[in-house]
Amino acid sequence: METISSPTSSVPIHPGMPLLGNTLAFLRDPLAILRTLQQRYDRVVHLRIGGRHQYLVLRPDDSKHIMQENHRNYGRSPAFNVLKIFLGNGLLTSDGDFWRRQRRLAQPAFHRQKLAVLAQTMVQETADWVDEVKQHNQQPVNVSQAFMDVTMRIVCKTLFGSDVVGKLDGLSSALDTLQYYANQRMLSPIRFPMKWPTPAHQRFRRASALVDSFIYGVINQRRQNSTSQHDDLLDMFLNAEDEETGERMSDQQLRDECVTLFAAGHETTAVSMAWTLHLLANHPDVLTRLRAEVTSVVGDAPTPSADVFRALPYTMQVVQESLRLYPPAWIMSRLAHQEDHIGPYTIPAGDTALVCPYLLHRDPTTWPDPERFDPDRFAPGREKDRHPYAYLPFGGGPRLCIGNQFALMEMQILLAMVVREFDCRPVPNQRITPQPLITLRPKRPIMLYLIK
Ligand code: HEM
Repeated sequence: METISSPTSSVPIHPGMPLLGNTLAFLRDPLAILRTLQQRYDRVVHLRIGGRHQYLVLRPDDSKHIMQENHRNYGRSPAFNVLKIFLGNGLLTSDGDFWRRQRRLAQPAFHRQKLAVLAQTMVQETADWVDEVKQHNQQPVNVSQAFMDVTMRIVCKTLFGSDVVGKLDGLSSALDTLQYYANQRMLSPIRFPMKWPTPAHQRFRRASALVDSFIYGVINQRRQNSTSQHDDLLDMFLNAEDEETGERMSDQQLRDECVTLFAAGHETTAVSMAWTLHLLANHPDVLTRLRAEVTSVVGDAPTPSADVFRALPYTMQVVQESLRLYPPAWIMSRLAHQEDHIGPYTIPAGDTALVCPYLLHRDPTTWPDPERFDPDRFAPGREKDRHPYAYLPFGGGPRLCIGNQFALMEMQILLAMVVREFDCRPVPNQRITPQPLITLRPKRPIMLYLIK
Protein backbone atom coordinates (compact mmCIF):
# COMPACT_ATOMS: atom_id res chain seq x y z
CA MET A 1 0.00 0.00 0.00
CA GLU A 2 1.43 3.41 -0.95
CA THR A 3 1.35 5.98 1.85
CA ILE A 4 2.89 9.40 1.44
CA SER A 5 3.25 11.59 4.48
CA SER A 6 5.22 14.71 3.48
CA PRO A 7 3.23 17.94 4.03
CA THR A 8 2.62 18.59 0.30
CA SER A 9 2.73 15.29 -1.53
CA SER A 10 1.41 14.87 -5.02
CA VAL A 11 -1.48 12.45 -5.29
CA PRO A 12 -0.34 9.02 -6.55
CA ILE A 13 -1.34 8.56 -10.19
CA HIS A 14 -2.75 5.19 -11.13
CA PRO A 15 -0.85 4.03 -14.24
CA GLY A 16 -2.85 4.04 -17.47
CA MET A 17 -2.42 4.22 -21.24
CA PRO A 18 -0.94 7.20 -23.10
CA LEU A 19 -3.72 9.74 -23.88
CA LEU A 20 -6.56 7.44 -22.76
CA GLY A 21 -5.30 7.16 -19.18
CA ASN A 22 -7.58 4.82 -17.22
CA THR A 23 -10.63 5.24 -19.48
CA LEU A 24 -10.58 1.77 -21.09
CA ALA A 25 -9.99 -0.02 -17.78
CA PHE A 26 -12.99 1.83 -16.34
CA LEU A 27 -15.18 1.05 -19.34
CA ARG A 28 -14.19 -2.64 -19.25
CA ASP A 29 -14.72 -3.43 -15.57
CA PRO A 30 -15.13 -0.45 -13.21
CA LEU A 31 -15.76 -2.53 -10.08
CA ALA A 32 -12.62 -4.63 -10.61
CA ILE A 33 -10.45 -1.55 -11.04
CA LEU A 34 -12.05 0.11 -8.00
CA ARG A 35 -11.23 -2.91 -5.82
CA THR A 36 -7.63 -2.82 -7.08
CA LEU A 37 -7.40 0.87 -6.20
CA GLN A 38 -8.71 0.20 -2.69
CA GLN A 39 -6.04 -2.44 -2.11
CA ARG A 40 -3.21 -0.43 -3.63
CA TYR A 41 -3.76 3.11 -2.34
CA ASP A 42 -4.29 4.50 1.09
CA ARG A 43 -6.16 7.78 0.86
CA VAL A 44 -6.52 9.47 -2.54
CA VAL A 45 -5.65 8.30 -6.05
CA HIS A 46 -5.46 10.34 -9.26
CA LEU A 47 -7.22 8.84 -12.29
CA ARG A 48 -7.58 10.05 -15.86
CA ILE A 49 -10.98 9.06 -17.23
CA GLY A 50 -12.71 10.45 -20.32
CA GLY A 51 -10.12 13.22 -20.68
CA ARG A 52 -10.71 14.49 -17.11
CA HIS A 53 -8.56 14.37 -14.00
CA GLN A 54 -10.51 12.62 -11.26
CA TYR A 55 -9.47 12.15 -7.63
CA LEU A 56 -10.95 9.13 -5.89
CA VAL A 57 -11.04 9.49 -2.09
CA LEU A 58 -10.97 6.23 -0.19
CA ARG A 59 -11.55 7.09 3.48
CA PRO A 60 -14.82 7.91 5.25
CA ASP A 61 -13.45 11.10 6.90
CA ASP A 62 -12.24 12.44 3.52
CA SER A 63 -15.63 11.60 1.97
CA LYS A 64 -17.21 13.63 4.76
CA HIS A 65 -14.86 16.51 4.01
CA ILE A 66 -16.04 16.65 0.38
CA MET A 67 -19.73 16.03 0.92
CA GLN A 68 -20.29 17.94 4.13
CA GLU A 69 -17.47 19.99 5.67
CA ASN A 70 -16.32 21.67 2.45
CA HIS A 71 -19.44 21.04 0.35
CA ARG A 72 -19.65 24.66 -0.81
CA ASN A 73 -16.47 24.14 -2.78
CA TYR A 74 -18.04 21.33 -4.79
CA GLY A 75 -20.69 21.47 -7.50
CA ARG A 76 -22.39 19.13 -9.90
CA SER A 77 -19.87 17.49 -12.24
CA PRO A 78 -20.31 17.96 -16.03
CA ALA A 79 -21.79 14.43 -16.23
CA PHE A 80 -25.06 15.91 -14.92
CA ASN A 81 -25.45 18.30 -17.88
CA VAL A 82 -26.59 15.43 -20.10
CA LEU A 83 -29.40 14.66 -17.68
CA LYS A 84 -30.70 18.21 -18.06
CA ILE A 85 -32.23 17.38 -21.46
CA PHE A 86 -34.59 15.10 -19.55
CA LEU A 87 -34.79 16.58 -16.05
CA GLY A 88 -34.43 20.27 -16.80
CA ASN A 89 -33.25 22.23 -13.78
CA GLY A 90 -34.61 20.02 -10.99
CA LEU A 91 -33.09 19.11 -7.62
CA LEU A 92 -30.75 16.50 -9.02
CA THR A 93 -29.18 18.64 -11.73
CA SER A 94 -29.28 22.19 -10.34
CA ASP A 95 -26.64 23.88 -8.24
CA GLY A 96 -25.85 26.94 -6.11
CA ASP A 97 -28.53 29.38 -4.88
CA PHE A 98 -31.15 28.04 -7.29
CA TRP A 99 -30.74 24.50 -5.90
CA ARG A 100 -30.78 25.79 -2.29
CA ARG A 101 -34.11 27.55 -2.87
CA GLN A 102 -35.64 24.50 -4.55
CA ARG A 103 -34.45 22.23 -1.78
CA ARG A 104 -36.04 24.54 0.84
CA LEU A 105 -39.30 24.43 -1.07
CA ALA A 106 -39.33 20.68 -1.65
CA GLN A 107 -38.05 19.48 1.74
CA PRO A 108 -41.34 19.78 3.70
CA ALA A 109 -43.08 17.38 1.28
CA PHE A 110 -40.72 14.66 2.54
CA HIS A 111 -41.40 15.29 6.20
CA ARG A 112 -42.26 12.13 8.18
CA GLN A 113 -45.91 13.18 8.67
CA LYS A 114 -46.40 13.90 4.97
CA LEU A 115 -44.84 10.57 4.06
CA ALA A 116 -47.28 8.77 6.34
CA VAL A 117 -50.06 9.95 3.99
CA LEU A 118 -48.22 8.54 0.96
CA ALA A 119 -47.53 5.23 2.71
CA GLN A 120 -51.12 4.07 2.33
CA THR A 121 -50.89 4.62 -1.44
CA MET A 122 -47.75 2.47 -1.44
CA VAL A 123 -49.53 -0.32 0.45
CA GLN A 124 -52.50 -0.27 -1.94
CA GLU A 125 -50.35 -0.31 -5.09
CA THR A 126 -48.22 -3.12 -3.66
CA ALA A 127 -51.28 -5.19 -2.74
CA ASP A 128 -52.63 -4.90 -6.33
CA TRP A 129 -49.25 -5.82 -7.76
CA VAL A 130 -48.84 -8.84 -5.44
CA ASP A 131 -52.17 -10.16 -6.77
CA GLU A 132 -50.77 -9.97 -10.31
CA VAL A 133 -47.50 -11.68 -9.34
CA LYS A 134 -49.49 -14.56 -7.84
CA GLN A 135 -50.49 -15.51 -11.41
CA HIS A 136 -46.84 -16.51 -12.05
CA ASN A 137 -46.95 -19.29 -9.47
CA GLN A 138 -44.58 -22.14 -10.50
CA GLN A 139 -42.94 -19.97 -13.20
CA PRO A 140 -39.70 -18.03 -12.60
CA VAL A 141 -40.42 -14.33 -12.19
CA ASN A 142 -38.19 -11.64 -13.67
CA VAL A 143 -38.00 -9.69 -10.40
CA SER A 144 -35.85 -6.94 -11.94
CA GLN A 145 -38.72 -6.07 -14.29
CA ALA A 146 -41.47 -6.75 -11.75
CA PHE A 147 -40.01 -4.23 -9.28
CA MET A 148 -39.55 -1.67 -12.08
CA ASP A 149 -43.30 -1.98 -12.74
CA VAL A 150 -44.44 -1.58 -9.15
CA THR A 151 -42.03 1.23 -8.24
CA MET A 152 -43.14 3.04 -11.40
CA ARG A 153 -46.78 2.78 -10.30
CA ILE A 154 -45.91 3.90 -6.77
CA VAL A 155 -43.93 6.93 -7.86
CA CYS A 156 -46.59 8.02 -10.40
CA LYS A 157 -49.43 7.54 -7.90
CA THR A 158 -47.62 9.33 -5.05
CA LEU A 159 -46.77 12.20 -7.41
CA PHE A 160 -50.05 12.68 -9.25
CA GLY A 161 -52.65 10.78 -7.18
CA SER A 162 -55.89 9.93 -8.91
CA ASP A 163 -55.07 12.23 -11.87
CA VAL A 164 -52.93 9.46 -13.29
CA VAL A 165 -55.70 6.84 -13.27
CA GLY A 166 -56.35 5.61 -16.82
CA LYS A 167 -53.19 7.32 -18.08
CA LEU A 168 -50.60 5.36 -16.14
CA ASP A 169 -49.49 3.05 -18.97
CA GLY A 170 -48.95 5.85 -21.50
CA LEU A 171 -47.26 8.12 -18.98
CA SER A 172 -44.97 5.48 -17.53
CA SER A 173 -43.91 4.25 -20.95
CA ALA A 174 -43.10 7.86 -22.04
CA LEU A 175 -41.15 8.49 -18.82
CA ASP A 176 -39.31 5.21 -19.38
CA THR A 177 -38.36 6.29 -22.92
CA LEU A 178 -36.99 9.59 -21.61
CA GLN A 179 -34.98 7.90 -18.89
CA TYR A 180 -33.63 5.23 -21.23
CA TYR A 181 -32.56 7.83 -23.76
CA ALA A 182 -30.89 10.07 -21.14
CA ASN A 183 -29.04 7.04 -19.71
CA GLN A 184 -27.83 6.03 -23.18
CA ARG A 185 -26.68 9.54 -23.94
CA MET A 186 -24.89 9.86 -20.61
CA LEU A 187 -22.95 6.64 -21.17
CA SER A 188 -22.26 7.11 -24.90
CA PRO A 189 -18.91 8.55 -26.04
CA ILE A 190 -20.54 10.07 -29.18
CA ARG A 191 -23.46 12.51 -28.80
CA PHE A 192 -25.21 13.87 -31.88
CA PRO A 193 -26.76 17.34 -31.47
CA MET A 194 -30.33 17.07 -30.18
CA LYS A 195 -31.75 18.94 -33.16
CA TRP A 196 -30.68 16.21 -35.59
CA PRO A 197 -33.81 14.24 -36.52
CA THR A 198 -32.48 10.74 -35.70
CA PRO A 199 -35.15 8.09 -34.85
CA ALA A 200 -33.98 8.11 -31.21
CA HIS A 201 -34.27 11.91 -30.99
CA GLN A 202 -37.76 11.77 -32.50
CA ARG A 203 -38.86 9.12 -29.99
CA PHE A 204 -37.41 11.29 -27.24
CA ARG A 205 -39.29 14.38 -28.46
CA ARG A 206 -42.61 12.50 -28.72
CA ALA A 207 -42.23 11.10 -25.20
CA SER A 208 -41.19 14.49 -23.88
CA ALA A 209 -44.26 16.16 -25.43
CA LEU A 210 -46.57 13.55 -23.87
CA VAL A 211 -45.05 13.92 -20.40
CA ASP A 212 -45.12 17.73 -20.54
CA SER A 213 -48.69 17.85 -21.78
CA PHE A 214 -49.78 15.50 -18.96
CA ILE A 215 -47.95 17.39 -16.19
CA TYR A 216 -48.86 20.90 -17.40
CA GLY A 217 -52.49 19.74 -17.86
CA VAL A 218 -52.71 18.51 -14.25
CA ILE A 219 -50.99 21.65 -12.90
CA ASN A 220 -53.40 23.83 -14.87
CA GLN A 221 -56.49 21.99 -13.60
CA ARG A 222 -55.29 22.17 -10.01
CA ARG A 223 -54.45 25.87 -10.25
CA GLN A 224 -57.96 26.55 -11.60
CA ASN A 225 -59.62 24.45 -8.93
CA SER A 226 -57.46 25.39 -5.97
CA THR A 227 -59.96 24.25 -3.33
CA SER A 228 -59.77 20.56 -4.29
CA GLN A 229 -57.34 18.61 -2.12
CA HIS A 230 -55.11 15.79 -3.27
CA ASP A 231 -52.83 13.88 -0.92
CA ASP A 232 -49.92 13.68 -3.31
CA LEU A 233 -46.48 15.19 -3.86
CA LEU A 234 -47.62 17.49 -6.66
CA ASP A 235 -50.11 19.16 -4.30
CA MET A 236 -47.44 19.58 -1.65
CA PHE A 237 -45.16 21.23 -4.22
CA LEU A 238 -47.97 23.45 -5.58
CA ASN A 239 -48.65 24.76 -2.08
CA ALA A 240 -45.01 25.08 -1.01
CA GLU A 241 -44.03 28.66 -0.21
CA ASP A 242 -40.48 29.88 0.41
CA GLU A 243 -40.31 31.01 4.05
CA GLU A 244 -37.74 33.69 3.19
CA THR A 245 -39.26 35.17 0.03
CA GLY A 246 -42.87 33.91 -0.08
CA GLU A 247 -42.21 32.64 -3.65
CA ARG A 248 -43.79 29.49 -5.07
CA MET A 249 -42.63 27.16 -7.85
CA SER A 250 -43.35 28.12 -11.45
CA ASP A 251 -45.06 25.61 -13.78
CA GLN A 252 -41.73 24.85 -15.43
CA GLN A 253 -40.15 24.23 -12.05
CA LEU A 254 -42.99 21.97 -10.97
CA ARG A 255 -42.56 19.97 -14.18
CA ASP A 256 -38.80 19.62 -13.66
CA GLU A 257 -39.19 18.52 -10.04
CA CYS A 258 -41.88 15.94 -10.89
CA VAL A 259 -39.75 14.39 -13.63
CA THR A 260 -36.71 14.49 -11.33
CA LEU A 261 -38.52 12.64 -8.54
CA PHE A 262 -39.68 10.07 -11.03
CA ALA A 263 -36.16 9.55 -12.39
CA ALA A 264 -34.37 9.60 -9.04
CA GLY A 265 -36.92 7.53 -7.17
CA HIS A 266 -38.04 4.78 -9.48
CA GLU A 267 -35.08 2.80 -10.80
CA THR A 268 -32.98 3.16 -7.61
CA THR A 269 -35.69 1.53 -5.49
CA ALA A 270 -36.52 -1.14 -8.07
CA VAL A 271 -32.90 -2.20 -8.46
CA SER A 272 -32.43 -2.34 -4.66
CA MET A 273 -35.50 -4.51 -4.27
CA ALA A 274 -34.32 -6.95 -6.93
CA TRP A 275 -30.93 -7.27 -5.18
CA THR A 276 -32.64 -7.74 -1.81
CA LEU A 277 -34.76 -10.64 -3.05
CA HIS A 278 -31.74 -12.18 -4.75
CA LEU A 279 -29.86 -12.08 -1.43
CA LEU A 280 -32.81 -13.53 0.48
CA ALA A 281 -33.34 -16.35 -2.00
CA ASN A 282 -29.72 -17.34 -1.38
CA HIS A 283 -29.90 -16.95 2.43
CA PRO A 284 -32.93 -18.96 3.56
CA ASP A 285 -32.02 -18.51 7.25
CA VAL A 286 -32.37 -14.71 6.91
CA LEU A 287 -35.59 -15.12 4.93
CA THR A 288 -37.09 -17.34 7.66
CA ARG A 289 -36.25 -14.81 10.40
CA LEU A 290 -37.60 -11.97 8.28
CA ARG A 291 -40.85 -13.78 7.54
CA ALA A 292 -41.35 -14.55 11.23
CA GLU A 293 -41.16 -10.84 12.05
CA VAL A 294 -43.44 -9.83 9.18
CA THR A 295 -46.18 -12.38 9.86
CA SER A 296 -46.31 -11.54 13.56
CA VAL A 297 -46.43 -7.76 13.00
CA VAL A 298 -48.27 -7.28 9.70
CA GLY A 299 -50.75 -10.16 9.94
CA ASP A 300 -52.71 -11.33 6.91
CA ALA A 301 -55.12 -8.49 6.05
CA PRO A 302 -55.02 -8.06 2.23
CA THR A 303 -54.35 -4.30 2.54
CA PRO A 304 -52.83 -3.67 5.99
CA SER A 305 -52.73 -0.23 7.56
CA ALA A 306 -49.52 1.55 6.62
CA ASP A 307 -48.76 2.22 10.30
CA VAL A 308 -47.87 -1.41 11.02
CA PHE A 309 -44.87 -1.28 8.69
CA ARG A 310 -43.07 1.07 11.05
CA ALA A 311 -42.54 -1.66 13.62
CA LEU A 312 -40.33 -3.97 11.54
CA PRO A 313 -36.76 -3.57 12.82
CA TYR A 314 -35.31 -6.72 11.27
CA THR A 315 -36.91 -5.93 7.90
CA MET A 316 -35.13 -2.56 8.02
CA GLN A 317 -31.83 -4.29 8.85
CA VAL A 318 -32.23 -6.52 5.78
CA VAL A 319 -32.90 -3.46 3.59
CA GLN A 320 -29.87 -1.63 5.00
CA GLU A 321 -27.53 -4.58 4.50
CA SER A 322 -28.74 -5.03 0.93
CA LEU A 323 -28.06 -1.31 0.26
CA ARG A 324 -24.58 -1.80 1.74
CA LEU A 325 -23.68 -4.59 -0.67
CA TYR A 326 -25.42 -3.10 -3.70
CA PRO A 327 -25.70 0.69 -3.33
CA PRO A 328 -27.59 1.88 -6.46
CA ALA A 329 -25.61 5.15 -6.38
CA TRP A 330 -22.28 3.31 -6.40
CA ILE A 331 -20.14 6.38 -7.10
CA MET A 332 -20.72 10.15 -6.75
CA SER A 333 -18.76 12.86 -8.49
CA ARG A 334 -18.22 16.50 -7.53
CA LEU A 335 -16.52 19.34 -9.42
CA ALA A 336 -13.99 21.31 -7.31
CA HIS A 337 -14.59 25.07 -7.74
CA GLN A 338 -11.40 26.00 -5.86
CA GLU A 339 -8.28 24.03 -5.03
CA ASP A 340 -8.89 21.80 -2.02
CA HIS A 341 -6.68 19.82 0.35
CA ILE A 342 -7.11 16.29 1.63
CA GLY A 343 -4.37 15.86 4.22
CA PRO A 344 -1.10 16.38 2.32
CA TYR A 345 -2.79 16.07 -1.08
CA THR A 346 -4.18 18.74 -3.39
CA ILE A 347 -7.30 18.51 -5.55
CA PRO A 348 -6.86 21.21 -8.22
CA ALA A 349 -9.68 23.63 -9.10
CA GLY A 350 -11.73 22.42 -12.09
CA ASP A 351 -11.03 18.71 -11.46
CA THR A 352 -13.41 16.09 -10.13
CA ALA A 353 -13.52 14.39 -6.72
CA LEU A 354 -15.06 10.91 -6.56
CA VAL A 355 -16.72 9.47 -3.45
CA CYS A 356 -17.47 5.78 -3.79
CA PRO A 357 -20.12 4.08 -1.62
CA TYR A 358 -19.37 0.77 -3.36
CA LEU A 359 -15.82 0.83 -1.90
CA LEU A 360 -16.65 2.46 1.44
CA HIS A 361 -19.24 -0.27 2.00
CA ARG A 362 -16.64 -2.97 1.32
CA ASP A 363 -13.75 -1.57 3.31
CA PRO A 364 -12.64 -4.52 5.49
CA THR A 365 -11.39 -2.20 8.24
CA THR A 366 -15.01 -1.13 8.86
CA TRP A 367 -16.91 -4.17 7.59
CA PRO A 368 -15.24 -7.50 8.55
CA ASP A 369 -15.74 -10.13 5.85
CA PRO A 370 -17.35 -7.46 3.66
CA GLU A 371 -18.83 -9.72 0.96
CA ARG A 372 -20.93 -11.64 3.52
CA PHE A 373 -24.64 -10.78 3.68
CA ASP A 374 -25.28 -10.21 7.38
CA PRO A 375 -28.20 -7.96 8.39
CA ASP A 376 -27.01 -8.08 12.02
CA ARG A 377 -24.37 -5.52 11.07
CA PHE A 378 -27.29 -3.08 11.42
CA ALA A 379 -28.58 -4.42 14.75
CA PRO A 380 -29.39 -1.63 17.24
CA GLY A 381 -26.26 0.04 18.67
CA ARG A 382 -23.84 -1.36 16.06
CA GLU A 383 -23.58 1.94 14.12
CA LYS A 384 -21.56 3.54 16.93
CA ASP A 385 -18.64 1.23 15.99
CA ARG A 386 -18.22 2.88 12.59
CA HIS A 387 -17.67 6.28 11.00
CA PRO A 388 -20.99 7.80 9.80
CA TYR A 389 -19.52 8.22 6.30
CA ALA A 390 -18.58 4.52 6.11
CA TYR A 391 -22.17 3.88 5.00
CA LEU A 392 -23.54 6.22 2.33
CA PRO A 393 -26.32 4.60 0.26
CA PHE A 394 -28.16 7.94 0.20
CA GLY A 395 -25.11 10.20 -0.02
CA GLY A 396 -24.45 12.79 2.67
CA GLY A 397 -24.25 16.46 3.58
CA PRO A 398 -26.74 19.00 2.22
CA ARG A 399 -27.27 16.96 -0.96
CA LEU A 400 -28.36 13.88 0.95
CA CYS A 401 -31.09 12.06 -1.00
CA ILE A 402 -34.31 13.95 -0.33
CA GLY A 403 -36.27 10.73 -0.89
CA ASN A 404 -34.31 8.57 1.59
CA GLN A 405 -37.18 8.10 4.07
CA PHE A 406 -39.63 7.64 1.19
CA ALA A 407 -37.38 4.91 -0.27
CA LEU A 408 -36.81 3.10 3.03
CA MET A 409 -40.52 3.11 3.77
CA GLU A 410 -41.35 1.87 0.26
CA MET A 411 -38.76 -0.91 0.47
CA GLN A 412 -40.02 -2.03 3.87
CA ILE A 413 -43.59 -2.19 2.59
CA LEU A 414 -42.66 -4.00 -0.62
CA LEU A 415 -40.38 -6.46 1.12
CA ALA A 416 -42.82 -7.25 3.92
CA MET A 417 -45.72 -7.78 1.52
CA VAL A 418 -43.65 -10.02 -0.78
CA VAL A 419 -42.18 -12.29 1.92
CA ARG A 420 -45.54 -12.60 3.65
CA GLU A 421 -47.00 -14.08 0.42
CA PHE A 422 -44.13 -15.93 -1.22
CA ASP A 423 -41.19 -18.16 -0.55
CA CYS A 424 -38.24 -17.04 -2.73
CA ARG A 425 -35.97 -19.62 -4.34
CA PRO A 426 -33.14 -19.06 -6.78
CA VAL A 427 -33.37 -20.38 -10.34
CA PRO A 428 -30.43 -22.84 -10.62
CA ASN A 429 -27.33 -21.98 -12.69
CA GLN A 430 -27.92 -18.24 -12.81
CA ARG A 431 -24.76 -16.18 -12.45
CA ILE A 432 -25.77 -12.81 -11.07
CA THR A 433 -23.12 -10.10 -11.22
CA PRO A 434 -23.46 -6.33 -10.84
CA GLN A 435 -23.14 -3.95 -13.75
CA PRO A 436 -22.34 -0.40 -12.73
CA LEU A 437 -24.21 1.86 -15.14
CA ILE A 438 -25.88 4.99 -13.78
CA THR A 439 -27.22 2.71 -11.06
CA LEU A 440 -25.67 -0.56 -9.90
CA ARG A 441 -27.87 -3.00 -11.80
CA PRO A 442 -27.60 -6.76 -12.13
CA LYS A 443 -25.91 -7.55 -15.47
CA ARG A 444 -28.74 -9.89 -16.44
CA PRO A 445 -32.30 -9.76 -15.08
CA ILE A 446 -32.71 -11.60 -11.76
CA MET A 447 -35.11 -14.53 -12.15
CA LEU A 448 -36.56 -16.13 -9.01
CA TYR A 449 -39.24 -18.62 -8.08
CA LEU A 450 -41.83 -16.83 -5.96
CA ILE A 451 -43.80 -19.69 -4.48
CA LYS A 452 -47.18 -19.13 -2.83
C1 HEM B 1 -33.02 2.98 -2.73
C2 HEM B 1 -33.42 4.11 -3.23
C3 HEM B 1 -32.59 5.35 -3.41
C4 HEM B 1 -31.24 5.53 -3.33
C5 HEM B 1 -30.18 4.48 -3.03
C6 HEM B 1 -30.97 6.93 -3.57
C7 HEM B 1 -29.70 7.50 -3.54
C8 HEM B 1 -29.46 8.84 -3.73
C9 HEM B 1 -28.16 9.46 -3.60
C10 HEM B 1 -26.87 8.75 -3.24
C11 HEM B 1 -28.31 10.79 -3.84
C12 HEM B 1 -27.21 11.86 -3.76
C13 HEM B 1 -26.48 11.99 -5.07
C14 HEM B 1 -25.31 12.95 -4.96
O1 HEM B 1 -25.03 13.48 -3.91
O2 HEM B 1 -24.68 13.17 -6.00
C15 HEM B 1 -29.70 11.01 -4.15
C16 HEM B 1 -30.24 12.24 -4.48
C17 HEM B 1 -31.58 12.43 -4.74
N1 HEM B 1 -32.59 11.50 -4.62
FE1 HEM B 1 -32.38 9.57 -4.09
N2 HEM B 1 -32.16 7.57 -3.79
C18 HEM B 1 -33.17 6.65 -3.68
C19 HEM B 1 -34.52 6.89 -3.78
C20 HEM B 1 -35.07 8.11 -4.01
C21 HEM B 1 -36.49 8.38 -4.03
C22 HEM B 1 -37.58 7.35 -3.76
C23 HEM B 1 -36.63 9.69 -4.37
C24 HEM B 1 -37.89 10.53 -4.54
C25 HEM B 1 -39.11 10.11 -4.35
C26 HEM B 1 -35.31 10.25 -4.54
C27 HEM B 1 -35.04 11.55 -4.91
C28 HEM B 1 -33.77 12.11 -4.95
C29 HEM B 1 -33.52 13.49 -5.32
C30 HEM B 1 -34.55 14.53 -5.77
C31 HEM B 1 -32.14 13.70 -5.18
C32 HEM B 1 -31.37 14.99 -5.40
C33 HEM B 1 -31.33 15.72 -4.06
C34 HEM B 1 -30.55 17.03 -4.09
O3 HEM B 1 -29.48 17.10 -4.69
O4 HEM B 1 -31.04 17.96 -3.43
N3 HEM B 1 -34.39 9.27 -4.30
N4 HEM B 1 -30.38 9.82 -4.06
